Amino acid sequence: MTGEGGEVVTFDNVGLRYGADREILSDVSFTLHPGGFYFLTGASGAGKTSMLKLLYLAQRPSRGAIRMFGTDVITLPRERLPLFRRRLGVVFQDFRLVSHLSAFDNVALPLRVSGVRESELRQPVTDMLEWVGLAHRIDARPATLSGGEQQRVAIARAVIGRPDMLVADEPTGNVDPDMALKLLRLFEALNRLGTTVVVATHDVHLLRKVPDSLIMRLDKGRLSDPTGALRFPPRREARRLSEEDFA
Ligand SMILES: Nc1ncnc2c1ncn2[C@@H]1O[C@H](COP(=O)(O)OP(=O)(O)OP(=O)(O)O)[C@@H](O)[C@H]1O
Repeated sequence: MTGEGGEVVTFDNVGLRYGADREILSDVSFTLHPGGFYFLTGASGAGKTSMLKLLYLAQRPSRGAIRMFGTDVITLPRERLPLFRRRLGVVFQDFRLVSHLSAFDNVALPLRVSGVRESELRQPVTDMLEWVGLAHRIDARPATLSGGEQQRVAIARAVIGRPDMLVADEPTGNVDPDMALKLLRLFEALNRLGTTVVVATHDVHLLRKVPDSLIMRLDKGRLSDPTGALRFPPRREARRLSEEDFA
């Protein structure tokens, strides 16, 4: 499930530049441990989104090494990447739901893509929507949902495949402070079930809301480590999510 030493992800001297421009990320090294709750913070333009793209394998670095679940993902043949992506859940600030599909069908999407039979997906999708508090909105299209409801559908979709790691890029950026806290509680609940969570945010108030979280700070593409995120493994142990967790 993880690397030989149990790590989820290790970055070693990673650098990223887009085209011939200056480096956006420089000398980035860290290890994410199973069961950790990590915040990635930093000013606008510091490189948070770029770093998350490396984490969810949407971008390759210009230099350095990245290992995920014990495998070097940089030299991995492109056709093997989808297998790794299935172990990751991703949540975006702008939700990215499919507008013509219902909440149910949005959450069912990853299961359908991986070939789960229709008769086997109704229950887990319904349980998941219930878990995020949206059982009553199961047939609603995204346009008829509030921002917070859309984000909860997006979170349900990101975790229906029971990922080992959840990566969220400014997930509370488009919701009010009350809903931001509620979303954070969902991430915490997932984390308690064993999923490694990485949340990028520039909202420093959020950082204080998760007591056991570890904070990584980016400053002009370089990483600093105010809570020892890069040195200390978290206290919680990780395990894979199971269906009962959402029943
Ligand atoms: N595809 C791209 N091509 C060229 N430059 C890019 C690209 N994506 C991002 N950048 C540049 O990389 C730098 C870091 O951007 P990034 O979006 O990673 O930062 P961020 O910390 O997430 O910022 P914000 O909080 O404003 O979203 C910025 O200077 C940005 O203009």
